[in-house]
Amino acid sequence: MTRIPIPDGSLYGLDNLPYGVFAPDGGEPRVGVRVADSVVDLAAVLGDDVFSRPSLNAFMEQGHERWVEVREHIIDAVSDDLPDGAVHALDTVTLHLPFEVADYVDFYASEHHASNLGRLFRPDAEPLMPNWKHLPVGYHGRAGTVVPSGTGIVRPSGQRKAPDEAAPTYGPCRRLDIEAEVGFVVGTGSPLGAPVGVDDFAERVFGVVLVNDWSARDVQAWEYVPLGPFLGKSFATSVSPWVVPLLALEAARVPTPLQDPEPLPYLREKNPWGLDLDLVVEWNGQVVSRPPYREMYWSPAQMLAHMTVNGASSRTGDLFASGTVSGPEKDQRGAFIELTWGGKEPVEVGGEPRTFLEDGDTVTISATAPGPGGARLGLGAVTGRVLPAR
Ligand SMILES: O=C(O)/C=C/C(=O)CC(=O)CC(=O)O
Ligand SMILES: [Ca+2]
Ligand SMILES: [Mg+2]
Repeated sequence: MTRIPIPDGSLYGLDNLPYGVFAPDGGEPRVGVRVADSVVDLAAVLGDDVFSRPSLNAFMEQGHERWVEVREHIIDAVSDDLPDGAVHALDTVTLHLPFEVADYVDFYASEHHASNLGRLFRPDAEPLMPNWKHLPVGYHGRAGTVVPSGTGIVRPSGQRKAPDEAAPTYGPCRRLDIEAEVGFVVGTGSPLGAPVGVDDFAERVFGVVLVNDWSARDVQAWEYVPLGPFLGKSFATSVSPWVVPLLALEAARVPTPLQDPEPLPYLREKNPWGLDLDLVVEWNGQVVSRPPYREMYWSPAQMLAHMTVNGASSRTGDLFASGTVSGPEKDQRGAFIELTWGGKEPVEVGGEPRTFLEDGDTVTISATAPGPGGARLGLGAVTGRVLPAR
């Protein structure tokens, strides 16, 4: 039997307990929970087959009451001795995509980011479109290209046309970028025709991941009018391996910024809340930005209510991401197009002036949150390295 040592100040103590899918050396992928630097095999400890599957979906589908119950069981089990075979050192396992992505939606919920991109993409217009403060703007992405952290990102190719070029050309993206985002994973879905109320969010949403919505800015700028992002963003979206349950993030709730004008009734929460997550963006190991999630204008509950207000159904495993997290300060911007102001103001990375991503670059986004009683919780990290175009 083993007792997992949890060092003081661990970001992955009993207050956190994020879920993932891991494969032990030579074994099949199954559901585990992270405790300090170990992974606990939940099927082995709780004896429920729902955890021997290679995704969290079947467990998430069991619903909120069961999530609460399992979390209590895990806390009990991990506070005691566990069978040796149920505990694996984190550095000996392979981490997989934690859930099967049903649908993928990406919002645009940061006022700072939306204003900056408006200025960069539409310099002659108002930075925010007239709809922006009335609804959380979003688009449907490509669920099949959501990949786990660590997957190499092949530089996409496509049509590019700079404003000063007469005609488009085909070739590798010249303005490859990141978007540091927070993703929300739907645990229990809702049927067609039945919108999810804005106050039902915590009942339906299972947890949170970190997202890098890789973006080909040159492809995007040429293709996106009038239907929105398409191939410029669908080539890969990376997610972190650990899904932090919403149940662990109660101490991280903060009121959203004041919304003016007041949104329509279906978007009015009793207590509008966002999350006090501190993101960190590292470019080739160097911190270049610290985006604060608490600055986000639209709350995650408003995103889910809006996403279903037309009667669209939602499903277990739906992923909806916040959109780029940017704060008011320059070193809080969550995309390099903003950080370098369209490539005109390079940042120094490894002693070199840099604008967009080069082949071989690695980007890692990590985050922490307040936990109960002054503790900090880790949300893990999402990382990816750029590979040359094929
Ligand atoms: O304003 C635009 O034309 C473009 C916006 C984006 O690229 C942002 C996006 O995909 C959503 C987000 O991550 O905030
Ligand atoms: Ca995005
Ligand atoms: Mg994408």
